[in-house]
Amino acid sequence: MMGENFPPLLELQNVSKIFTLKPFFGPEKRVEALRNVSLTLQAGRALAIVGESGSGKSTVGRAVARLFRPTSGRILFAGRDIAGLTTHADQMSYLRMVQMVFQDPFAALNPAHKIRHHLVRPLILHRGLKGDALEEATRQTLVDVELDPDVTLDKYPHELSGGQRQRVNLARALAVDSRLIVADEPTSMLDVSIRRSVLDLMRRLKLERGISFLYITHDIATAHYIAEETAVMFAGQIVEYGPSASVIRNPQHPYTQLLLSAVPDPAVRITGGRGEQGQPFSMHAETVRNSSRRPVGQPAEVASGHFVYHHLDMSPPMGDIAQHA
Ligand SMILES: Nc1ncnc2c1ncn2[C@@H]1O[C@H](COP(=O)(O)OP(=O)(O)OP(=O)(O)O)[C@@H](O)[C@H]1O
Repeated sequence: MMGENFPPLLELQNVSKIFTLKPFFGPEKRVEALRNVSLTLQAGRALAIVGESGSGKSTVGRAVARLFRPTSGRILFAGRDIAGLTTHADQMSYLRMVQMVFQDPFAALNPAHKIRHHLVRPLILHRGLKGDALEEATRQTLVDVELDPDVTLDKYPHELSGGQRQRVNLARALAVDSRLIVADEPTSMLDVSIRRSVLDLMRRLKLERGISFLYITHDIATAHYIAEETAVMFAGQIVEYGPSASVIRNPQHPYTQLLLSAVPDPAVRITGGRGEQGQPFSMHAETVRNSSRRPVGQPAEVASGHFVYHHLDMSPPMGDIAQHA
């Protein structure tokens, strides 16, 4: 999609994921979490995946992290289909190169262990360090995420702030020399005052260390801090994709316009409290959300690299629609 000459670091080709739920009572339910999602991320860049709760954005991240296999489609990392990583060595190597940073910075850290333990383990396991070299690398990893090793190394996770804990999670990804960090709502549990500094750190890691980020967020207004490109998802589908600035300043899909209309910053506010036909906002929102559930066709390029997906006219039956709500 981006027309660059070197192979992308990450490519999703028509990836679909159907979860089958087997309730104790009643019939089996199918949830189409992803529907033909195609995305491209070049090395050293960041792609934001933006959408409301249930849109499928975390499912993209978890599929990339190999937490499950897609139902159909392919995920390529540096040109190689990750479904083909069958040897232990290949899987370990992928786990090292692709790290996840989750919303809850506490959950990913073992409360029984000091910060030193969380960093030393990956450095031994993935880089084979020991002795002075191990100590030096451990300290440097904390410095790289703007934490003071003298103060931080011998603390337990609960002795750090949420922002500091998220920095430790990023440090663990650095410790193993990750090439891609899948950051799923990495700042949404942090105080508003420190969200920006964590995003700034991620941006710096991208620019200075060449680490790529898949930045998953419900907050379209933060996408452009870190991500050159933004993909907007709704009901398991990409509805708009392109350079973040273009998507934010010139949103083409009604759902993207709806997301932006909820952003409090007047600089990125696109519409007011009423829809195009002058309906009250909530009614307009429901109309947009309902029509956005329909399957999409081929994307149309509306500006350089900026694509909007138009919906096909054949709406799925209402029963299917409800599954994406
Ligand atoms: N393991 C699972 N089993 C069954 N359904 C799932 C599973 N994981 C996700 N889903 C469903 O897939 C859809 C997409 O979920 P996903 O978590 O990707 O959305 P999201 O946009 O990341 O939302 P949130 O921000 O709330 O996590 C939802 O309908 C969700 O209920």
